[in-house]
Amino acid sequence: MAETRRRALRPGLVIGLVLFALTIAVAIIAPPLVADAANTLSDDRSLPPSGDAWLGTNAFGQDNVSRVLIATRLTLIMTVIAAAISVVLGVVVGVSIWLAPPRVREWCLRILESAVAYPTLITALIIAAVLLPGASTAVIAMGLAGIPGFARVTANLAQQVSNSDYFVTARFLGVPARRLATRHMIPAMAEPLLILSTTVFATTLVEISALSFVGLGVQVPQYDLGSLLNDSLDALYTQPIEAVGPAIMIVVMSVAAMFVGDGLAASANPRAARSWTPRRPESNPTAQPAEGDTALVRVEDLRVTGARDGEPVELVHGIDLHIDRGEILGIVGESGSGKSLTAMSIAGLAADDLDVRGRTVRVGTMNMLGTPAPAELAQSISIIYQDPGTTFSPSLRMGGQLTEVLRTHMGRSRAEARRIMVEALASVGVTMPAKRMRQYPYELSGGMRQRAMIAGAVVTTPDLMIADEPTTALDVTVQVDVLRQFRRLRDEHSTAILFISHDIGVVQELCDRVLVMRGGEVVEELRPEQIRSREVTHPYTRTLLDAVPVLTVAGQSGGRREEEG
Ligand SMILES: Nc1ncnc2c1ncn2[C@@H]1O[C@H](COP(=O)(O)OP(=O)(O)OP(=O)(O)O)[C@@H](O)[C@H]1O
Repeated sequence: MAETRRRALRPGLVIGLVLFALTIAVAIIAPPLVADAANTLSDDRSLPPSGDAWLGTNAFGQDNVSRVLIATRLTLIMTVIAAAISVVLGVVVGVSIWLAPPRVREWCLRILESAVAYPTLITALIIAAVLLPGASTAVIAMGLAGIPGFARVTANLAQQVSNSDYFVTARFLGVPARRLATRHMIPAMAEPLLILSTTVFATTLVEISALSFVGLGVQVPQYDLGSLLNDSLDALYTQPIEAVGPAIMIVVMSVAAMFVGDGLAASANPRAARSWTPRRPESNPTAQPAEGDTALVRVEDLRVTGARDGEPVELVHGIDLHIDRGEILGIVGESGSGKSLTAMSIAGLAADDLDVRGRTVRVGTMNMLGTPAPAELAQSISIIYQDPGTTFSPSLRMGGQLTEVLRTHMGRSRAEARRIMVEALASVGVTMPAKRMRQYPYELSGGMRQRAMIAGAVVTTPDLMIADEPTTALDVTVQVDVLRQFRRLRDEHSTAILFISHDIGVVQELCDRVLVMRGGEVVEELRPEQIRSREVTHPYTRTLLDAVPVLTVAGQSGGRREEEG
């Protein structure tokens, strides 16, 4: 069952909404109440601020505060309509482009890019100059001028959605274009588009005021905040306070919109607005092993805290572990049990929004709670990540990325590094390794990328290799090759390996010791023979073992699958 995401009201969002509500209240209530003071000519000309007229009066004896309050209504209405034109038509154009045939789409995108390159205000000025100046002209000009920018952003978002599996499937199933747009595309983009709309509101407000300021917007007898600013120009040296009111109101309305936008973004991404700050790394980059401690990796009381809905939550609860040189330690456990967090904390690579603490987190003499020297780190620890799709930079060839550590930290020449890497790629079953080195990551299949990542990790002969579900993307025969590579690395170079897996079968074949994790804790430590003979004590480990598929040959029963090994 899907978990409902709690939308906490962030302080910024509350401030923005309150400011907006006040502005709307002013726009509704003020005009009938202060129309006389704002519009009636009187002899009290250019008065300084006083109890009756807080911002003084203008050259016609009209109260400046009252005029600002009245101008707020027209400014707000114009801005809302213009921003709505930009947003609605921008979304329609952006989505239509992605539903159009590829050639039409390419042309439209190029046209949009040219239009975006032209500043909105200049476009609006041209439109306003062609049409007769006035409030509706300003709205049309700003609304139309804002379309390309919003359409471009929408087209970018639509591109991401159109590449997603659910969209491709819907298209494949023949869902009509309009339904694709309204049911699949727009709802998927609604959140960022809503947030961006508040930015459009703020920029439209400033630019629409600018149009009136230069005389191409609202015309006398109407007035908006921009035209009030224009009026105040004449009295800038004699009555400068006249400019203060409209300026403040424009700032308040823009700030309200930005606060709402920021607040919506923070609510949409709870990690972005946490109410706590993770601890900074310790200053000491080294950690000396205690007397008689020969382990390569020593972890004592490791605790990792993350944020959920802005509140700190402990995710790893005081783990102790060690890995000797040349030892393969397995960690198994259900999804979300904290395996990756533990491994990444040991590598000093936990995400910035996590707080990692511990009595000791040491690899060799490196303090992984501090910031060890990058060269030492790169040579000592290799990591094989779970997802081969995001490990390599899409804009660089494989060769340059794979040989980086060899060249920059291990002093190998370019040619030497390439030769070593080609051999390593071949040894993990990468076909045509020299050619692969010249290719970009997207030209390789997922399995090939995973093998390349494994080759890159093995080739530096690290002290510690962390392999986070390294063989999940590989077929069974390649898994066997890869696991053989791991053993060879351990046997020939005494590399310690931290091997994370869901698959207790693979772990029992490869590892010297296995930790079972659940809910951020180690619940059991086992030797492989204990797993084979099912001498486990914790009920969770038993459930894990029972979950391993059983092969039943006709006429026989029992026998756990053995093909991994
Ligand atoms: N940066 C983060 N902020 C907050 N919570 C996080 C963060 N990273 C991970 N978590 C949470 O910590 C828990 C443990 O995550 P972890 O990635 O270690 O699980 P795992 O055991 O490796 O699972 P899997 O096998 O699915 O990769 C999960 O509930 C996850 O949602």
